[in-house]
Amino acid sequence: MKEMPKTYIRNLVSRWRNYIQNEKWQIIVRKFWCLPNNYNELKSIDPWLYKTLSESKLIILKGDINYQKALGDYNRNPEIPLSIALDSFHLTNTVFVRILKSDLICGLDKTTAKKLDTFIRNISKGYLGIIQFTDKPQQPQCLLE
Ligand SMILES: O=P(O)(O)OC[C@@]1(O)O[C@H](CO)[C@@H](O)[C@@H]1O
Repeated sequence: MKEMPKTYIRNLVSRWRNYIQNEKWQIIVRKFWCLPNNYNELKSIDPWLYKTLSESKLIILKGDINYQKALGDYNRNPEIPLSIALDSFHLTNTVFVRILKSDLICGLDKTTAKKLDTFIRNISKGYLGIIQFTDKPQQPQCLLE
């Protein structure tokens, strides 16, 4: 982002502000975000939030801790697709914006996953950032119709 021309950033920020003002984007303040529970417990702890997120077109989650909670804090094989690692928290299209502070990560291709040892050495320094997207899971098809 440092390399990007400032006007580009300014335009981007103003577009995002408009999304919030026009309620295209909504920031949801909820007690659940600060609880120690993983996101697979969301449905039972805060059914309203679960329903609201499920009905959204896109969820944008920021921060390393949210990534950890969404993956159930399991350090899985980094090549496992994010959609599978998310398990019961894959409610809709989801974007994670994160500076890595923990070594858990999924959804990497083979080549990137092989470089993981080098990455991990840099994690605690906060040098690595990642934006990951996973699209809405397919509805199960009814085969009996
Ligand atoms: O990227 P940031 O905003 O500096 O930190 C994000 C964050 O989720 O990462 C840490 C957990 O790994 C938390 O202490 C913190 O809230």
